[in-house]
Amino acid sequence: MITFYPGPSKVYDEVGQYLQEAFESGVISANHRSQEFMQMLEKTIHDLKIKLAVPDDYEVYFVSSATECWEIIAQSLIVESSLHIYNGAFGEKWMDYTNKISRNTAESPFELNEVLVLHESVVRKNEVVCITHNETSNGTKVSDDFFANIRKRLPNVIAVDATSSMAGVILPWENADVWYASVQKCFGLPAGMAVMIVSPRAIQQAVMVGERKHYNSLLFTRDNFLKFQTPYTPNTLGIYLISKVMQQVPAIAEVDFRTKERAKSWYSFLEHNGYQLMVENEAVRSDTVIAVRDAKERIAVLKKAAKQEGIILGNGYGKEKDTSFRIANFPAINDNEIATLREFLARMALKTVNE
Ligand SMILES: O=C(O)C(=O)[C@H](O)COP(=O)(O)O
Ligand SMILES: N[C@@H](CCC(=O)O)C(=O)O
Repeated sequence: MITFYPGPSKVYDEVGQYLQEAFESGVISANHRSQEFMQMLEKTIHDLKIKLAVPDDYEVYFVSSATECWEIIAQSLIVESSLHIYNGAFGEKWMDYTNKISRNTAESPFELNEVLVLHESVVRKNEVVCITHNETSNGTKVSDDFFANIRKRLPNVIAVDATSSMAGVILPWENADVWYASVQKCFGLPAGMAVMIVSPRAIQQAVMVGERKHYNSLLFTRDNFLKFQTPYTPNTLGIYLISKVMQQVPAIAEVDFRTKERAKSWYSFLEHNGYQLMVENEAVRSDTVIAVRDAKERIAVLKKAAKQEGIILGNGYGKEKDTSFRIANFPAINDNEIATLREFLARMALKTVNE
């Protein structure tokens, strides 16, 4: 089966070999407070920061999932309230989840085809501003200009869900304070871990909040990571695999270039073949998750026919669950796999025209 599901998604072809190597190396049996583990963690963070061009003064933690990052932010960074700027299911879910913890969230929804602009008046003092960089559910992205603008105009801590874009495209790290992603998307790894990247400003805010009540409190996590340890027994295999993948992949500038070229090519291919793109405004179309809209019956036919040919299309998610399918444009997917899906989609389009 070739999968284009946007998470869990296709893992890098080399992961099979890395799994074997992890077993043979013995590191996955090592205690997580041993020198062996600590050296691996230190090197992994170092390599990740280099490959993804993360600023030196930002810190990297590995946690269990993007969902856990929602919890960590709600517990450890919110002084009083958070503002959620979103246009889709995952951004909204983040707000709902946070609300259960902090009981004080504000929202600023925007439209699918809207280019996000900052309305300073909606942001309160001290409020953590929460934005989804790439909304996996509907295939939209927020522009780098927005992050530059918000950073210039607001002193607030800015938290960004980059679950389906980190390691796939260049991120404007300096223009936000907390970035997180789970590894089953653009990292091309099996699910079960997330990467959380925090700025000095976020750490300052965590110190001010001073929250240490939970096993995953940000300050407690940080104390451990400063020693290259983790608060709880970590996903050592996940760390081993991300370390291997970070050694393997080219620098993010090269990955970004390829992702964007492929995205452009996907969008023109789909339009050329008569598929209706979910996002009409080119400026906000995601580079990593492509959403296609159609009638419910036709979506079902396409997904079924694809499966019969060994291809998994991503289901729709949220409002357009049954009226869309999604194609992951993640770096681990290779050119042959893309060619196979294209050949299928072109044939299906022709079939519809002839019917
Ligand atoms: O695209 C997304 O966003 C997601 O699929 C999920 O929020 C991923 O979260 P976790 O499963 O890693 O908690
Ligand atoms: N994380 C999603 C799946 C990913 C997706 O479909 O975008 C879920 O909880 O169902």
